[in-house]
Amino acid sequence: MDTIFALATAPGRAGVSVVRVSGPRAWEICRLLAGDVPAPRRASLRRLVSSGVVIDEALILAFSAGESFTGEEVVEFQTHGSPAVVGFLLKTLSAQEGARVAEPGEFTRRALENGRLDLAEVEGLSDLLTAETEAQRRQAFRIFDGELGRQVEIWRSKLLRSAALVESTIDFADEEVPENVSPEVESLLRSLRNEFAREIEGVAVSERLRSGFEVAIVGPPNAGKSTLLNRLAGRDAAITSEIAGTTRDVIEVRMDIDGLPVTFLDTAGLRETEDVVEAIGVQRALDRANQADLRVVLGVASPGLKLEPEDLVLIPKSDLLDEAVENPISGVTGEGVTDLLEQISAVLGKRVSQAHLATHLRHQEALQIAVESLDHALDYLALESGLEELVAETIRAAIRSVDALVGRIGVEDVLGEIFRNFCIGK
Ligand SMILES: Nc1nc2c(ncn2[C@@H]2O[C@H](COP(=O)(O)OP(=O)(O)OP(=O)(O)O)[C@@H](O)[C@H]2O)c(=O)[nH]1
Ligand SMILES: [K+]
Ligand SMILES: [Mg+2]
Repeated sequence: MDTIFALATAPGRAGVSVVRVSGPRAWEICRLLAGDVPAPRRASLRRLVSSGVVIDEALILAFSAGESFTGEEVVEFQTHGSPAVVGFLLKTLSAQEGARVAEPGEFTRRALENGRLDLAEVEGLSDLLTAETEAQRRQAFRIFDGELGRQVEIWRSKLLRSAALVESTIDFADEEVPENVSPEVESLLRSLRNEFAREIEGVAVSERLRSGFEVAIVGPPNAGKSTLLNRLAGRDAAITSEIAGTTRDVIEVRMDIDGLPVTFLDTAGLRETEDVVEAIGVQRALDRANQADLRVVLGVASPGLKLEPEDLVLIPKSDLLDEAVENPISGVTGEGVTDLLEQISAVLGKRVSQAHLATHLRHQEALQIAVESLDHALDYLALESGLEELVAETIRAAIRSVDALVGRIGVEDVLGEIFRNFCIGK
């Protein structure tokens, strides 16, 4: 096993940089550079020396194998955050026998292999490292914190109990008439099946929370869509003009609304048009708006638009109106903008608040297979006698799917996908 090392903090100038070393030679390398290995988990100041030349004065944190992030011997060097210091230290480390630069995510991969993290926790960690908003951080941390793993244990034990109940009738079939366990098994399986189905439903929102919710601004030409987008963005993101049909491409502006990642889409004004290019823009507008998580309609909706009850319909250019209206909006004066943001936050926040544990498509797929297995098991169970073996077997298939959530099996297949987003040093 190689000893791996990498800069764990962002490259470039900084107050402090952390270089992490993990593997069988980590402590030995620390001894060579610093003279000794400080007591584990105690920050200690040392001079790092390379062939008689002082690299830097650094804080050292040592972790013993079994008590580190990776599960291996780990040493972290906290040096002054200069490219020259870090460069010299990395060069010195790469000259050490058995040591090499870590691949992206390799520390975490070792943590997974050594059972320090389960697969879902690794996904949570990946999400945590890329979280930009508060709601994303919260979701990521729950998963990183092992909530899914704990739930899997509960599901697992209920499934095992059902399987054991069914199997008990197989074992005793010849001797005595076993008590009818079907009602208990059926109720256990049915409630689990419904729980899995609810989790599956929640995945779409979790995926959206990770990638960002899309809110499309739509309406007829010249309704003031681009002006509103610019007001929301606080900058001139889109061209505005008094010419109807100004916007053709979909223009995206990413924002943080009360911790929710939201991408506003400014779209072409919706109308019948002879202009070929504008017509393409209108089609794009409809496609993107219909796929968006929420639509903000300025004025009237056009026929091709699929409106949902939660969509927000506003009266544009309210500053030009003589009398007060309901739901006014003006990109010029800013009237209604605060209300609009509050409403968006309320609608999307409500979707997110129904916190689920299954948060990735991978979880959805595993749970989908579990649901199908349980449906089969329930079918066999309903057929009364003789099929106990099949019932037990399908319950075991469900257990395997649930186990896959935390990576008890089939880990290799999904590792590439999960580690794709990791950076070097993690
Ligand atoms: N008084 C007033 N004028 C506005 C408002 N919003 C936009 N305008 C004006 O209306 C015209 C059209 O604005 P845009 O923002 O380009 O409208 P749009 O909906 O993006 O138009 P298209 O991209 O062509 O579909 C411009 O002259 C804007 O200055 C508003 O709230 N009040
Ligand atoms: K316009
Ligand atoms: Mg526009």
